[in-house]
Amino acid sequence: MLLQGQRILITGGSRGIGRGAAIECAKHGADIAINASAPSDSVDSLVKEIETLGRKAVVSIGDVADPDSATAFIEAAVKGLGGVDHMVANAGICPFHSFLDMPVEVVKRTVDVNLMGTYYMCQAAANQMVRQGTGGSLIAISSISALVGGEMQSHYTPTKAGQHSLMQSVAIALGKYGIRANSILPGTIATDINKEDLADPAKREYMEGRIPLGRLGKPEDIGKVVVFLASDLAGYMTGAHVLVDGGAFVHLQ
Ligand SMILES: NC(=O)C1=CN([C@@H]2O[C@H](COP(=O)(O)OP(=O)(O)OC[C@H]3O[C@@H](n4cnc5c(N)ncnc54)[C@H](O)[C@@H]3O)[C@@H](O)[C@H]2O)C=CC1
Ligand SMILES: C[C@H](O)[C@@H]1OC(=O)[C@H](O)[C@@H]1O
Repeated sequence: MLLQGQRILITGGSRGIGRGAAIECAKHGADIAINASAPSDSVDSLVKEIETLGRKAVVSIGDVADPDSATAFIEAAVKGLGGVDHMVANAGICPFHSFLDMPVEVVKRTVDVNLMGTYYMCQAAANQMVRQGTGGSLIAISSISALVGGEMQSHYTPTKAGQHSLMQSVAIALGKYGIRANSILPGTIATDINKEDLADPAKREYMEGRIPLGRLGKPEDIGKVVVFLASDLAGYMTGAHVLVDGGAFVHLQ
């Protein structure tokens, strides 16, 4: 048990990588607060799964692009779990679209959810951790796309680079409070975000062919690294990024 009694908040936690992180953290003894954009069966089933693991689960409904959702999420976690030890800024969108005709509202929404949502949530969590005076950590679910481009991702990749940069700056700002800030850079993980894109057999084959470990990632592959970064095993890591991509980034030829 690496996270016994730790209180971990996860945005967009009901599905995909967020859900995988919630379950892996609960398996390691953490209590979990989930932010979700709307009530759903998947939120309800996740709460049951966490409780079956013997841990507490709290839900806060809100759009991460709205700064008030961050305040509400922290309040719900303090009320339901007694405080905040870690924030996993995971909620994100990637509406694939070509660059030359990118609608301005798609760019703005992607920046608001992915980057601003991370900013608001991490700032609110850090303020709570400073009030508690017991340290903690922030973990942004950035992407391999912080380091490389994508033809249909000109609106998305800058938000992932932005999350990575944000963690570097807040690592400096928060070190004096014992609060660490790191980012995880997943490669291609099979979730709803890319279901449609990877439904094209040629695209899927190309993406899989780039991965030396021979398969797309699973949410738990990322959840396990969230456990590590939140735990004392990573107690001297801050301002760092961890690429979790099955080797895709280094595979030039
Ligand atoms: N799946 C992949 O290959 C990769 C995903 N990522 C990142 O991982 C994060 C999670 O994505 P996945 O689990 O893959 O996708 P997903 O679509 O399964 O999950 C995204 C979650 O974010 C939530 N969400 C979206 N907009 C929201 C909003 N405005 N407010 C609150 N919640 C919101 C969704 O409801 C959902 O629960 C994203 O930030 C994504 O950019 C990074 C690298 C690779
Ligand atoms: C949504 C993409 O399939 C996925 O997200 C990322 O951040 C990477 O670009 C992956 O390919």
